Amino acid sequence: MSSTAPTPDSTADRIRRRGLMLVLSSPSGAGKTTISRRLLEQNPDVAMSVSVTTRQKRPGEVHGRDYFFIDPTEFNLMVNRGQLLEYAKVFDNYYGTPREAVEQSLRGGHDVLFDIDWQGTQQLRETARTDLVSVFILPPSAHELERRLTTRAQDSAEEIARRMAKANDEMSHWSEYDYVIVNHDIDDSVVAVQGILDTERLKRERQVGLSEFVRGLQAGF
Ligand SMILES: Nc1nc2c(ncn2[C@@H]2O[C@H](COP(=O)(O)OP(=O)(O)O)[C@@H](O)[C@H]2O)c(=O)[nH]1
Ligand SMILES: Nc1ncnc2c1ncn2[C@@H]1O[C@H](COP(=O)(O)OP(=O)(O)O)[C@@H](O)[C@H]1O
Repeated sequence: MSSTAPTPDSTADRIRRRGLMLVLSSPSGAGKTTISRRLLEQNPDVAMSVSVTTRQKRPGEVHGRDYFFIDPTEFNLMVNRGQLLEYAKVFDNYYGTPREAVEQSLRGGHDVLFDIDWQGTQQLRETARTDLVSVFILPPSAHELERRLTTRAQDSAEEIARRMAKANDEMSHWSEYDYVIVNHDIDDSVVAVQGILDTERLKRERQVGLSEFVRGLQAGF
């Protein structure tokens, strides 16, 4: 095949599609960040929504990749200017989704991945229900959740205890989500989320170029 010939999945061949918003939520330590990173590696066309937060940067975290670390004054300014699509207070810190980057990705037909809590998911559900696909990640057990938080080794013992204490509260929202995955094996969980993404992309109402495609198809008969 010559290098200019369209490949089966070239952009020119694809039916125009509306981007979707894929939300992953879970109690802290259940595996959202790990699953998100793997999904982004496998799907270079998916954009990660990088949140702003007032919490302290952890060792290894990068400003602009993991979060935009800002102070409470800046956060308030963004809220007042309507620059956040949603925001919430979690573990005494504020977290929010910058609006502009998300809207730009969706306009460009890109899917956007979110690692946000149940409060943020509720807000997105109210404002963007048809674009939203929500997945809740559960840990296999309380013991395993604590083990993961401890082996991640990024929070103090006190912070881990606080996250464990909040886990029940976060988990009580599992039934508000479209899909629920118990994260036993990381590879299986990534395959499961990838399956959700692939299937949701095929939803008729998201393939906004379908009518045009079928008209062209029919004209050939
Ligand atoms: N509503 C909302 N929640 C967020 C946002 N960014 C992160 N979170 C949530 O805030 C919680 C704490 O995140 P983080 O401090 O990174 O801790 P981790 O979940 O233990 O890695 C998690 O439940 C995240 O999903 C956001 O922009 N909006
Ligand atoms: N299925 C899994 N089995 C074992 N360890 C896991 C699994 N998924 C994630 N982890 C580990 O658990 C810790 C917490 O995962 P992370 O993705 O940071 O969670 P979250 O973003 O939900 O807080 C990390 O050290 C990660 O490597």
